[in-house]
Amino acid sequence: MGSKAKGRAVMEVGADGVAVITIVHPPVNSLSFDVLNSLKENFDQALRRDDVQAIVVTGENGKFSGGFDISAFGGIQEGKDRPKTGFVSVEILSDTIEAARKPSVAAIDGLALGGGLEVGMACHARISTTTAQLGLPELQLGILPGFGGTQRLPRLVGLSKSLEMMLTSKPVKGEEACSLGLVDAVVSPNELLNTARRWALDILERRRPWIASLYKTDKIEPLGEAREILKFARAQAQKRAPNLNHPLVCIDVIEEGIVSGPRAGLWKEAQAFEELVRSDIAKSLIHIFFAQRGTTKVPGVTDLGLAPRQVKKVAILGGGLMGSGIATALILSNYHVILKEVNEKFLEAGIGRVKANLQSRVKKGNMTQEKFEKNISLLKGSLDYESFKDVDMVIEAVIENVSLKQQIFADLERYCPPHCILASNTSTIDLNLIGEKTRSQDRIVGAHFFSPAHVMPLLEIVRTKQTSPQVIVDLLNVGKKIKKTPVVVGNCTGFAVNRMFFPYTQAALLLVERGADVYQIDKVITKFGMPMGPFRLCDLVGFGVAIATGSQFVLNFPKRTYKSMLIPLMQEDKRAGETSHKGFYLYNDKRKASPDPELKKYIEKSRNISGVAIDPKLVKLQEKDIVEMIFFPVVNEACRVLAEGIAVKAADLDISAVMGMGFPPYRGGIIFWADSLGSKYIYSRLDEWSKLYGDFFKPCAYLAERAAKGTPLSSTSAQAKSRL
Ligand SMILES: C[C@H](O)CC(=O)SCCNC(=O)CCNC(=O)[C@H](O)C(C)(C)COP(=O)(O)OP(=O)(O)OC[C@H]1O[C@@H](n2cnc3c(N)ncnc32)[C@H](O)[C@@H]1OP(=O)(O)O
Repeated sequence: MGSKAKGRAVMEVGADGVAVITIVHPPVNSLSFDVLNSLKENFDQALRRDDVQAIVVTGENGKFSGGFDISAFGGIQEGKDRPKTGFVSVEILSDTIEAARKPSVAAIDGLALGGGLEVGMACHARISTTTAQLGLPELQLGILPGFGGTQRLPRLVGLSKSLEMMLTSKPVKGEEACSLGLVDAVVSPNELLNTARRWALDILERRRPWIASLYKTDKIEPLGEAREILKFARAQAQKRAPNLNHPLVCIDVIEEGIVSGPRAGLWKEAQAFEELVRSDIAKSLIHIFFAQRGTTKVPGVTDLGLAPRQVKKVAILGGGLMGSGIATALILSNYHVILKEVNEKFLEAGIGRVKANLQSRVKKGNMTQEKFEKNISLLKGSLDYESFKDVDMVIEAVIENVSLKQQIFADLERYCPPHCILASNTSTIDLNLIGEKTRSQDRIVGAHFFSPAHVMPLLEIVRTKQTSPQVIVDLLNVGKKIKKTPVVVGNCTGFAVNRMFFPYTQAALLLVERGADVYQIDKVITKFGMPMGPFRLCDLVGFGVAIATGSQFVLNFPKRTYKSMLIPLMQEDKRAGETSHKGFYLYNDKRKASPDPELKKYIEKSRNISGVAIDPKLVKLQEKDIVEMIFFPVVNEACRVLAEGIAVKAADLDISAVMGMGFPPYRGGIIFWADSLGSKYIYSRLDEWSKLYGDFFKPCAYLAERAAKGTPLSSTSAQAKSRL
């Protein structure tokens, strides 16, 4: 094997006659073609050698395998690496490993995901540790298990459980895997290899069963029953993700194995895998996989060799919705938290919110009462700054008021130790303004959470020109510990997510004032894949927040904001969104939304104030046009965010859109999606609308430049870089 090989498998033969084949491909022992070829070579050798009687397969460094090498999908998609159909699933796993005359046992610690578990299932038995995670998460990447997983998992754990595991992409741990029949025994990590060796010899000597899982039948339901289960799974998959076809393809492949036998199933799986790998959905989801991991690589920050400092104790200012959510996220990850409020009443309410957040986990069975008690004991309330003298980080989460925040930061500078990170959860206000009255600019940073903070996965880390790289590295580490995906962005009004979000609602308001229908817009946007349309979202967020953040944008970007009075008019009439039971929709006590015919009168009034008329073209917009008129302004703003250097790379905006806005991941994020349509096309449409409907749609210079050259929006040419 050449020195440039991407991983390998190594074999060691013991005096007991057991060959241990170890997968070596850090960091997660993924299965590149080099690893797979080497695995086959080692197996062939082990089968030939007289001194080998049985085989154990394992992974280096306590990780069996994280599955097929996802970075190799690019080569397959481009047609560079295209092994012949069935090479891995039939030739290696079935005809070499499973059909061998010598028994093999998988010794699984750490991870056995995707192709990793599929290798394990081709062995004749599996031994795992309790902490090992075993699963087939391929659907998450827009593909299906392609190394026999669709055939072997149902035969090992039964149809219903295997469908659940594949459709949700969720792994199971060792103990559960054992009770399901996926593994044969659970042992401690230091007993793993020896148990597996003995097990392999026991199989050889017929003291343990020699099982080829592909041909097991005892767990598969009779055909009629199986078909009912599959029918139910199809209905559920369609309900959960109506725009996705690959879960249905996966179910068809499973069915083929049950109806026509596992060999037929294997071939159908191999063909379906080849097709799905090349689909736009897979390309988008694979892009999201790497983009998500790329957010923690920040040039000029994470490449300086800085180690994160330990953050043990965090103080939070403000126990409102955001502050209590942030406190919840932190105590869930074992941080000591001080929650500060201005009076007893607010403090009690704040602590009550944190308790309620945890209680809801207990009620759902996701947390034990014992863990609840342990977590809540980490939270202390405070009405003054006395206890701030040994905190490592403060997160300010009070209302969006510049002078209040300025005062708070001046106080923090006095009371907190000099190493303490001073973070603000502001969603719109310039951090330089917030820190104006201090001399601690190097430790001031934005920690912008999304509501509800203990649930939403994104954390926008906002740096000013003065924020030190050490502080960013520290916050990135806290983000990782509290299981958030952090995106590091530059300082400006609205940062990255809210700047992209703003035109989303504005475009919708512009359309409605010119005759488009509120409910049709929401329906089309939901069908596109957003969790809800712009109007339903405004109701959820509340008109107070919508107006407050809106006014920041009007103030800072007056030339390109669409100023509609529709929301303020409704608010004047005591319609404030879901909390007031009336907004763009009417809400019953169960928070179910229904359209409101009364809405017309507000729209007419705001149309008159804006001085615009109904445009017959906009009344009859096609679905595609609605999507484009709502999202192209978002793309336009994302381009500005890139051009200004607020985001370091386009992929960060893709993640921000997916995790902060709910943009469908299977469209790859906002810029990835835009590039799939082409910069020229987007430019021409925005240009056309700007002539008809004003500067709100005017394409920005970055977009115009890309369109003129026909280059993708994501590419960072020398010219674009120099503008950052
Ligand atoms: C034919 C087959 O059926 C098809 C398949 O097998 S498809 C692959 C199925 N496997 C998966 O989907 C697992 C994907 N990986 C994961 O879920 C997670 O990475 C994990 C649970 C393995 C580890 O998580 P965690 O410890 O948080 O580390 P994480 O940062 O995600 O990954 C560590 C590194 O390994 C890389 N990596 C993880 N899994 C990989 C894979 N299967 N292929 C290539 N690289 C992988 C990551 O990109 C990351 O690289 P980086 O350090 O350069 O950014």
